[in-house]
Amino acid sequence: MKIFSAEQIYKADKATLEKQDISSEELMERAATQMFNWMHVRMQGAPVKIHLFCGIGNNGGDGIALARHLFEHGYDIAVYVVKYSDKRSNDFLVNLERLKDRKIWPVFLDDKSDLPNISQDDIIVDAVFGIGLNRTPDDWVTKLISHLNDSKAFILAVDIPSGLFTNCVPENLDSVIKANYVLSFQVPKLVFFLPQTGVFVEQWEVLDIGLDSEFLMKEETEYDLIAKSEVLQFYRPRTKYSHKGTYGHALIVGGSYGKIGAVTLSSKAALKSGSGLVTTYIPECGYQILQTSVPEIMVLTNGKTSLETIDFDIKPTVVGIGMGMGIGERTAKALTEFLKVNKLPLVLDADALNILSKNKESLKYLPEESILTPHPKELERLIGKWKDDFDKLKKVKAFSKKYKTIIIIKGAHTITFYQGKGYINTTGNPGMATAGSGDTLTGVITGLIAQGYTNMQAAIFGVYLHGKSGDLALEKTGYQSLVASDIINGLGQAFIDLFKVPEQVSEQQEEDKKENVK
Ligand SMILES: NC(=O)C1=CN([C@@H]2O[C@H](COP(=O)(O)OP(=O)(O)OC[C@H]3O[C@@H](n4cnc5c(N)ncnc54)[C@H](OP(=O)(O)O)[C@@H]3O)[C@@H](O)[C@H]2O)[C@H](O)CC1
Ligand SMILES: [K+]
Repeated sequence: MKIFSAEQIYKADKATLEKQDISSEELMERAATQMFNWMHVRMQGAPVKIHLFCGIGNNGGDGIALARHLFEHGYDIAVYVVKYSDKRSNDFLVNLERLKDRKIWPVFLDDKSDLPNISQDDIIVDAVFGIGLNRTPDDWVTKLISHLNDSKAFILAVDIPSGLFTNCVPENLDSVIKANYVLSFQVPKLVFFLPQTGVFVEQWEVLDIGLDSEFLMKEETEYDLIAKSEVLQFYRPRTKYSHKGTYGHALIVGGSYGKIGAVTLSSKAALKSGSGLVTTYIPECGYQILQTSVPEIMVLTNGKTSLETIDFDIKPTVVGIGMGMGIGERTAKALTEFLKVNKLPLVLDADALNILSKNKESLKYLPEESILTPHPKELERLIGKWKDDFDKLKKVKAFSKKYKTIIIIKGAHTITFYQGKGYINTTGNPGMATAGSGDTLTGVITGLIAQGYTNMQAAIFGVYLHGKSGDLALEKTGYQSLVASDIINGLGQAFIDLFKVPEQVSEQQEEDKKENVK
């Protein structure tokens, strides 16, 4: 799914109005109807107080139009207009008149108004600001927003939590609504997926308001959201007359005394993600550990307790390197020397990245499209400190462009970055914040490249599979007990899950939905 910027959404609006020959007010009516249906299906007329806080722009207009639908279906509503500006959007005014025609009089709030009473059992609809927010809200609006957050009532945000910008991190986080649920029109917003701003979005869902499909399809975006349908197109089925040679040979390089587990996990993950052969290149101290714990894997050794040279006479398809490798002088030199002569595709993790951070001139030896999988600290060593999430994205983009590398920013929503574009993953969970989880990811990606996926496909698909496997494992382990081995063991189910059809909405449910619109 594409993630549009605010400018692109306004462009999509314009294209839709022209193409479908409808007015902007009709588009607003679609948005309000969709939100009403969403609420009505869940609330079934429940006598819960619904407080609708509406701004004076189109986000506010959406809220006012929703209030009308709720009123007409007998819901107990209170409508507030937050007068943060003297301006009024046209569609807001049209809908305000329609509400007044039905004898509903909103409470107008300004800097002198008392804060309204809200019980924690009530529902708040947040339609104060939408994607048009362009400056920090005034203090009194911030106070109102904090008051709504403190009420403990369930907050349903219209399009985007009020106070969140679409393209930067707010200066004052008290001015942002903490939404329990966001109903976002047509496309999710980038800020839903970044650590500093994503915390304001507990859950989100996209409502289809019928924006022009041709525009949506053609418009190029800076970010894409990656879910099952996006990765399915990469999947390479196995053919009957194939053999293990068809699926490549992954070489996993790393390990040092006390850190053989890291390479063991990567090697096993490469095997379990489908690499035909896997060889692990480790210091001697790891030989028995590897051979005993993963008998399917071949082992080459060098150095006693850490790698001293990286030099092999096998012909692997791809090399995954760095896990548990250490950053000792000899190992660092071995890596640099290896990079100077290497022509194979590379996945670099952990200490390989730490060594490169200290010798940035060696980055020039990386083949194009090498994959770097840093965790936040490793990323900081590579690109320097960042001011906030947007600054981080900017720096990653510049780094990836300069060195022509694919960078995987690991996090709750891992982002794979290449050629100025970010691919945001949707699988995974906090249980995966555990030792060895990253080593496993490197193994999965290396294993996918071995069997013929392009580096970009392997990066995006690998991140997805790794997260999915963690999600499936979670069902058995819970968050605390999920360990990296569970992620490896769940990989098979993650592949199988690709072909599970999502539950279909029954015809009756569809009928009920239509009935509710009437
Ligand atoms: N295609 C769609 O997704 C549709 C979305 N809809 C809804 O429309 C909003 C966006 O509406 P818009 O009117 O553009 O913007 P807002 O409602 O967010 O803001 C209104 C104006 O408020 C001013 N502003 C911005 N920041 C502040 C501030 N801190 N304090 C005071 N005022 C502020 C700004 O105007 P200025 O001229 O004063 O700069 C805003 O324009 C979208 O989110 C959806 O909810 C449509 O209903 C259907 C199509
Ligand atoms: K909002």
